[in-house]
Amino acid sequence: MREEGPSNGEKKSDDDEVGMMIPCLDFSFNNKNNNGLGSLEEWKKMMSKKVREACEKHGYFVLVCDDDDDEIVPKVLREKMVMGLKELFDLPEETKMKHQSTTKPYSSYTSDCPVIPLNQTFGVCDSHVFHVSQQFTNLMWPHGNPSFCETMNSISSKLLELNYMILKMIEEGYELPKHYIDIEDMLMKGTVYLRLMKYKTPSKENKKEGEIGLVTHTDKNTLTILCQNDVQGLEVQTKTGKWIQLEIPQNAYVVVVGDILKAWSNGRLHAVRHRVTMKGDKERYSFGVFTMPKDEAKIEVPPELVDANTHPLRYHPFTYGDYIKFFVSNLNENALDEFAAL
Ligand SMILES: O=C(O)CCC(=O)C(=O)O
Ligand SMILES: [Fe+2]
Repeated sequence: MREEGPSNGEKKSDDDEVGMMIPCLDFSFNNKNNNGLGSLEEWKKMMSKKVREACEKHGYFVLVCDDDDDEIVPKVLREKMVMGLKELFDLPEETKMKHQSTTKPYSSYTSDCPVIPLNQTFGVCDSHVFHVSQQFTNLMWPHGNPSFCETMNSISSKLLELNYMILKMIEEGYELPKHYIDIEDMLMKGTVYLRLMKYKTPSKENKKEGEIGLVTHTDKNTLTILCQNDVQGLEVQTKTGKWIQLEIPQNAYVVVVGDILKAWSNGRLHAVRHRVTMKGDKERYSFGVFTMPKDEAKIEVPPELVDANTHPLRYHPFTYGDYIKFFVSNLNENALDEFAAL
């Protein structure tokens, strides 16, 4: 990312092509940037439009906030989380392996996966609930780790609030009639996953060119908010098929549109394909809060987002649980279209 664009909140990458612009939105309302922007309501209205535009055009955006913005995530909390991640992944392999769930998907520790050997991941369901974070940290540190427990729980709550706020902004961005829209019931009030990730450094021969850390995918949930240490590696694919490496500032998060928002919006919102490529000799740590609908939630396009000429209906209604079952049994990257396209 280079210079900030004039007024549209986009940053230019090397290429001038629209798709190559990196959308960057400053969410620091409560501090210096509210000058001249009026009330919180007016700010939200203006931002909702920008959020919707970025999610339609790019399928993600880089969210920047002031270092001391308590409304979003204070800098100290973010730093503590990154330090805590190092401590967690430094635990012996047999300790980390204790975090396994046979009932919930994405809720275990995984490592040594042949297609992504550099990656180690913990999935923790509902870490914004204090006793859940405590159960996790007590399992990893039998004598407890109250500091990491507190950090993990607070940052999950903060990022969940932010995730829900952005979902509401997307809804507002479409100016849908209040009586109809059920984004809250349909897309929120579901499951929340915290994913904690470590990427090992690439082998010697791949240090320069890069080695795959996480394979190309779209997120299968509703909306994701990602954060990382100072090691870059996240890449996104533009609609024209080009890959861009994101340079994410330390006070920033990456907001990613998932398949469910794409389906709900009748394909107006773009679920961006992304991957992680590891270069150099520093380990990468990242974490993300993923929101998912309830398994029984019916994902259905609001009639206002269908237009016979410009946006004919693309997806039939489906339940989230059925979609995930389909994806898990097929592991096909085109899962949404194969499962729900008309
Ligand atoms: O590590 C990252 O920055 C990306 C992670 C990601 O895309 C995912 O977990 O779905
Ligand atoms: Fe992802």
